[in-house]
Amino acid sequence: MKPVVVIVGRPNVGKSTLFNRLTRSRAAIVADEPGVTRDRQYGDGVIGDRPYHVVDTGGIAQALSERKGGDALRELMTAQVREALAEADAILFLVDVREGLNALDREIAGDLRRLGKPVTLAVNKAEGMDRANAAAEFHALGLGDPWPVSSAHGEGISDLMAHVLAPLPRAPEDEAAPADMPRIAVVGRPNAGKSTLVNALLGEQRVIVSDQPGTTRDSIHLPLERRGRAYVLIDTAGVRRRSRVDEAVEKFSAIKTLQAVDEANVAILVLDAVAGISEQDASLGGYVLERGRGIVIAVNKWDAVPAGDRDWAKRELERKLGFLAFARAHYISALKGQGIGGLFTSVDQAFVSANRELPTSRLNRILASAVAATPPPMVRGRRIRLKFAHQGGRNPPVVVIHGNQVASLPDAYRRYLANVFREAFDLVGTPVRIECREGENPYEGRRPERRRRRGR
Ligand SMILES: Nc1nc2c(ncn2[C@@H]2O[C@H](COP(=O)(O)OP(=O)(O)OP(=O)(O)O)[C@@H](O)[C@H]2O)c(=O)[nH]1
Ligand SMILES: Nc1nc2c(ncn2[C@@H]2O[C@H](COP(=O)(O)OP(=O)(O)OP(=O)(O)O)[C@@H](O)[C@H]2O)c(=O)[nH]1
Repeated sequence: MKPVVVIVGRPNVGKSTLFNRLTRSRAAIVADEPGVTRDRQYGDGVIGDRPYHVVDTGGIAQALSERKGGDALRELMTAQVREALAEADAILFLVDVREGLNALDREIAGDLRRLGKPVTLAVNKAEGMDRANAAAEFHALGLGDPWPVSSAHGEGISDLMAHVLAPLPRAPEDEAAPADMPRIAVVGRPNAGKSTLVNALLGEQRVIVSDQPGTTRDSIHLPLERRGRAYVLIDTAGVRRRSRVDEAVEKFSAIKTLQAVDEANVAILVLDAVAGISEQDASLGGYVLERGRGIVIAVNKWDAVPAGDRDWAKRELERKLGFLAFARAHYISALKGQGIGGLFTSVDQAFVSANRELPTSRLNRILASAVAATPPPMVRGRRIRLKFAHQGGRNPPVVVIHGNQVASLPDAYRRYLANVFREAFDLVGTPVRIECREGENPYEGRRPERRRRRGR
C-alpha cells in the first residue's frame, strides 16, 4: 500500500495550499463532516517514482488548540484529529515563517512527538528567504532540521517530500496492474450500506477472515465465486465484514477508501437512496474516475424509497452524477439481497471493457470519421489536425492521438472523442482516456529529421 502522509499545522499556515500543490490536478475526496470548520481533504501525490496518499487535516489544528474548551463539538474534532494521525505513516508539520514560532506550534509539536511517528517540520512561506535564517527559530521545536519551503511558489517541495518518504517502505510496483479477475472495492460514504452490501456480495460463502496480524491498515482480499466466475473483494478494515451489521458501527475512513480503490480494478460506488446524493458521493465518484478504475453505481436502500419518489431519485442521480453517465446504475436493496446479480453483471462488463483491445486500424477509421463529422477548432488561424491513433494502455483504455497543435485541443473535444470511441467499442463502466501527442505517426518513420527539429 502507498504510504499515508498527513499534513498538520495551525490555521492559515498554508496546509491547503501545500495539499493542492502535492495533489495538483488529481481529484481529492472531501469528507463533509458536520461541524468541522473546514472539510478534510484526501488525495494522491507522487514524487519521482513514489506515489503516496496525502491528507489535509483542515480544522484539526483548531481542534488541538481548543481542546481545553471541552464542549461536545470540540471533542468530536479532536477525535477526528486522532483518527487521521492514527492512520498516518508520516506526519508533515507545517509552520509559518512569517508569523514565527508561537505557543500553538509548540503545543502541536509536543502532541506529535508523543505519537512516536516520523514527523517532518516544514517552514512555509519562506520564498526568497535565506535557508538558514528561515529555519533558525524552529529548531526549538525539537523535531529535527526544519525544511524551508514555499507552498505557494513551489519551492523546496520535492526535496521536502523526498525526505518525508525516504524512511518509508516502498509500495509494490503497480498494485492495480491488470489481473485476470475483477478486484472489487466497495466504496461509499458513512452509512450508505457498504458492510451490508459486502455481506450480500459474499452471500452464502463462508470466508474465513483472519482478523489478526498486520497493522489495522492492511487490506484483506476475499476471494469469492459467483456463477462460476472468480472475483476478489478488496476489504479494507473500514468495510470489514461484520458478523452483524448492527455491531459497533465502524467509522468511515477516507484513507481506507483511497487504498481500496487503488488495489481494485472495479469500484462499486454505494449511494444511499434515502439520504440522497451528496457532495461526498460526487467526490468519491470523481476519485474513482481519476484513478481510472471501472465503476458500477449501486443506489442502495431502494426498498425504503416510496414508489412515488423513485422517478425523482433517478433524475437526481443523472443531475448530480452526470459525469459518471458511462457507468451502469443499479437500484438495489443490500439489506434484502435485491439487485445483487445485476451488480456482478456490470462488474464483469466494466472489467472486460477496461481491458479491451482496441485495434489500431479500427481506431484510425473511427478517428477519421469523428473528425470528418465534427472537425476540431482552428487555433491561431490553423486547424488542429488529428492524424493518427493507437492504444496506449488498458485498465483504463487509453487512446493516444498524434497530430498538430494538439495542446490546444479543447477539453470538450476530448470528451467528444472519448465518447465516440466508447460507443464504437462498447466500453461500459470504464473511463476512457485520450492522450494527445504533438507530431506525426510515430510508426511511419517518415522524415525523421524534420520531426526531430520540430521537437515537442
Ligand atoms: N507568502 C506565502 N503565502 C502562502 C504560502 N502558502 C500559503 N500561503 C497563504 O497563506 C494563507 C493560508 O493558506 P491556506 O493554505 O488556506 O492555509 P491552511 O493552513 O490550510 O489554513 P486553514 O484552512 O485555516 O487550516 C493563504 O492566504 C495563502 O495564500 C507561501 O508559500 N507563501
Ligand atoms: N432500508 C435499507 N436499509 C439498509 C440497506 N442497506 C443497509 N441499510 C441500513 O443502513 C445502515 C448502514 O448500513 P451499513 O452497512 O452499516 O453501512 P456502511 O456504509 O457500512 O456504514 P459505515 O461503516 O458507517 O461506513 C444499517 O442500519 C443498515 O441496516 C438497504 O438496502 N435498505
